[in-house]
Amino acid sequence: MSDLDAAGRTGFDDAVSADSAAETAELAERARALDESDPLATVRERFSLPPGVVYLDGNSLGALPSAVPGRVAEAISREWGQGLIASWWDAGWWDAPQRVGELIAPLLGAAPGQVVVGDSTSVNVFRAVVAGWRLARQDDPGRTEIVVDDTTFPTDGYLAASAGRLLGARVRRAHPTDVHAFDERTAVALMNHVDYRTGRRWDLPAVTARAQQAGARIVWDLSHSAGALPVDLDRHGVDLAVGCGYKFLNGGPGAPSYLYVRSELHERLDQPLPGWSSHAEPFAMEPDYRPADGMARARGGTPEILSLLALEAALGVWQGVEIDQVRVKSLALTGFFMDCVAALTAPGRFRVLTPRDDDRGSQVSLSAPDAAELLPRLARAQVIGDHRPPDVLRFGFAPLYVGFADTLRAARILAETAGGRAPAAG
Ligand SMILES: Cc1ncc(COP(=O)(O)O)c(C=O)c1O
Ligand SMILES: Nc1c(O)cccc1C(=O)C[C@H](N)C(=O)O
Repeated sequence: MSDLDAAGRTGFDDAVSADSAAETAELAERARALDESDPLATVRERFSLPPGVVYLDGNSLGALPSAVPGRVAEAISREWGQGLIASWWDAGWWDAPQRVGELIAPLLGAAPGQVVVGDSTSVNVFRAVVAGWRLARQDDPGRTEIVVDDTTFPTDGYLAASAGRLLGARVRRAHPTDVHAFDERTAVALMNHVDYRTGRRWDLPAVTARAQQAGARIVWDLSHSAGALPVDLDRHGVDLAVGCGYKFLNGGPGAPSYLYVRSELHERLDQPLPGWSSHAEPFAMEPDYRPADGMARARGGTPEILSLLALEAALGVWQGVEIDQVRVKSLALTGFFMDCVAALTAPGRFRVLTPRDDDRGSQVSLSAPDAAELLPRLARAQVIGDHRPPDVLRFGFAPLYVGFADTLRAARILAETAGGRAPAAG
């Protein structure tokens, strides 16, 4: 497997025509100019990435922010080791779910007091769907359906189905663009902002408005959008939202997820997993449940402190970074990658599943029958993407640590791995 040599050439360069060499030089010049004018270029220094690797899987597991290891080590040795149980108060552990929520809120376009962090995304999907169902049925007990995005990441579909069985609700699948998706039967709708497979971004304001006009509550899964593009939950009047802490938020493997509930709904919020830490007076140990005020009522059991503190430290990389700048760079990176793939690979070698216009998140998905075989070959050449069955190669572009030269390099290695401009064998 060849890689770039010291002069930045691949073996593939020798095999291509003079035309393609000129095209490659032009792409290299574009990459250089884009990197030079990138206002986020220095943010990469806040991450620890292995040298030589082009990491295009931050939409699955974000890279390691350099501040995290020291913070976790300190939490273990000083706060846990020395402070012992007093650290729940002295080190601020007890309040971590809300405190970390306040750090995520600006990335979601949420005013303070509406985000709590804890449990996995799957658990919070269940919590949000059942809470949304109960809110809708407080207003109209005749509503009988949960509607789920038919392109959803599987876990959302599984959990909605299970919630449906528990609640006696019918679960119906609908496409995010279906203008007839919601009606007087719909209690709650669960939608993904960005499709995990294709990278398509759905129209959050329009779908939210359609669901609410039908009298339903809406839950958004923001796993593939938050941290990569503006979400503006408050502005669009979203009811509830959830998302992963370990993708574009870089919280680390298994990082806890976040749950957003619009503040006007807090008083009526009746969540289905009301653990003791969501009680009005957790340490009174009362036999009967009384919900806490505000977002504390969306908490569950004992918070996962080490993971929460890792996520909190990871969120430090956003210091001085505006989500609008991130969006501009994300569109430029993904657009540039699509241009590079079009210029460097044989026509028809890959089908681009991700929209060319701005209806996309921060990934590019390519389909090819041999996607599964290409992936490990790319990894051996230090380009890390992922494969989703049956035939999708996904490349995630995390604007905080991916640059344009990286992007060109990944496309050149992809082209070489896939046989360059020559038609695919077999
Ligand atoms: C859109 C979406 N929702 C939910 C999840 C699952 O979250 P978790 O496995 O952390 O519960 C993922 C990824 O695994 C995802 O891509
Ligand atoms: N959560 C993951 C894991 O524990 C291992 C590998 C991948 C993941 C993922 O997050 C998958 C991801 N949600 C996806 O978009 O496919």
